Amino acid sequence: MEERKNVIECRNLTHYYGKKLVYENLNISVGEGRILGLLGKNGAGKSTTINILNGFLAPRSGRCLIYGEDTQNLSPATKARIGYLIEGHIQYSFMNVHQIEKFYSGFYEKWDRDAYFNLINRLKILPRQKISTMSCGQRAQVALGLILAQDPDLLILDDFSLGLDPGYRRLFIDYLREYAKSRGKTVFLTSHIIQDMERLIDDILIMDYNRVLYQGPLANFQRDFKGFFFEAEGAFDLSGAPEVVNLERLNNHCELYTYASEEEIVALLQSRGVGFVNFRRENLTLEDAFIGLTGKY
Ligand SMILES: Nc1ncnc2c1ncn2[C@@H]1O[C@H](COP(=O)(O)OP(=O)(O)OP(=O)(O)O)[C@@H](O)[C@H]1O
Repeated sequence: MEERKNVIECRNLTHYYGKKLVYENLNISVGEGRILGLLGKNGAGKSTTINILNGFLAPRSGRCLIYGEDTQNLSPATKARIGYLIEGHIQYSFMNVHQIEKFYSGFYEKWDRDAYFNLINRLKILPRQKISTMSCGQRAQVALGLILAQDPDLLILDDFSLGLDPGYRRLFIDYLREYAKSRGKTVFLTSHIIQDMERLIDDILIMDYNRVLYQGPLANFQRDFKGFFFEAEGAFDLSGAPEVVNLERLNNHCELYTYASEEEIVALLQSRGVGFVNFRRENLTLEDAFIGLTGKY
């Protein structure tokens, strides 16, 4: 069987800021044509990873390869295959959408102006309106349009949904997925808006402080990670039980998060003498599962 090529391959990445550990021995791979979402709480290390990927930051140890080249030393040909969206930032915002398209097109060999204008034409803006006078969401769409027109093979999008309203986010996500899938693009992105990820990504990487909590196909995570809710009176102790990923308790209401089966959890509760009622498996949205896995705070 032919093995799918990895576009991004990070091996044993370790990073500290001074003495503060961000993570140790992090491994990430992103297969060609896949859309991977990196999710984590504030401060988990997402921007650090993006900065290592785009070569701004050298990891303390380990290596990060894109198309087989070290991100600290990418050749111009490989750089040209990568489009970065860093917080929707646009320079030259005194230009309007036509002027900026013309300006950028001069720098790129494979410029695809249709990809830009297909997106831009959906914005409710005046024909000659300057980018500086547009709303935050509109500016983010212009930044994205300029990246899509570059026709990169790999897109790296940092916190792309920052400040976008639900309508713009939906437009962006559906447009991006269709663009990436129809052209076989690889995408690495971060976002805090977890419910958006459900319709966009193929693979999920969930980071917590200093460690990876999950890495794999989104469908597998949604199939395997479960929440069992029940009511219980009095104190009980499930410490040391490997089945329990997280237990949240508020008065009698208990939420137990696990990769184990219902039978295994019922057997565990019984073996620990927990008197429980109203036991049920809860249907988890991706956001519920994320919070169940990472904890509420
Ligand atoms: N230049 C720096 N110097 C010192 N510590 C830093 C620096 N940059 C980031 N950190 C710390 O490293 C950790 C990871 O930060 P990072 O910005 O990568 O997190 P993040 O997951 O992107 O967070 P957020 O979701 O809030 O954007 C945080 O604890 C942060 O305080």
